[in-house]
Amino acid sequence: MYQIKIKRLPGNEDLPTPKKMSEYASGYDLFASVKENLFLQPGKSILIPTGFALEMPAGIEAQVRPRSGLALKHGITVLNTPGTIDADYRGEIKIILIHLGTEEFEIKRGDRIAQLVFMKLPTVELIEVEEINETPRGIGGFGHTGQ
Ligand SMILES: O=c1ccn([C@H]2C[C@H](O)[C@@H](COP(=O)(O)OP(=O)(O)OP(=O)(O)O)O2)c(=O)[nH]1
Ligand SMILES: [Mg+2]
Repeated sequence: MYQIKIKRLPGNEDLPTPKKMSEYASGYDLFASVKENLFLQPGKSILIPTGFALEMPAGIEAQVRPRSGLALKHGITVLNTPGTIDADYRGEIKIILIHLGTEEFEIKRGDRIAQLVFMKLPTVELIEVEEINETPRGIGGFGHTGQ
């Protein structure tokens, strides 16, 4: 169990704390902290604030992921999915949404527009070398094994 601190930023007293919608949900839904309703046009992207900041222990990251319902029904997804929230980031969590659908999409204050998933990171050391070992796959990739 990791304890993660979440701070409500000023002006967001009306928003719910990011929340899991079922007991074992992977993600905490994030709410749009827009001041007034926005209309996202097809093909456009937008940066949406969430009204919260995090303090996570070293070795944990948070990922900003799309909600599948918005993707399926409206073509709304997270442009940089999964967005990376670094453990040492203290700014507001923001969401880069992109509209891949066909109809204008309205975003209202408090809409659940993405979800935050916490992940454990391995501790690694990157070592630069001259040679890396051989494998049966070698440099084959990008469809090398066929359809
Ligand atoms: O969807 C996102 C992605 C990032 N961030 C914040 C938290 C993260 O720690 C910081 C930097 O993100 P990232 O490393 O992906 O962006 P960068 O372009 O490399 O910026 P930087 O040079 O600040 O690391 O921006 C968000 O709020 N939402
Ligand atoms: Mg970065």
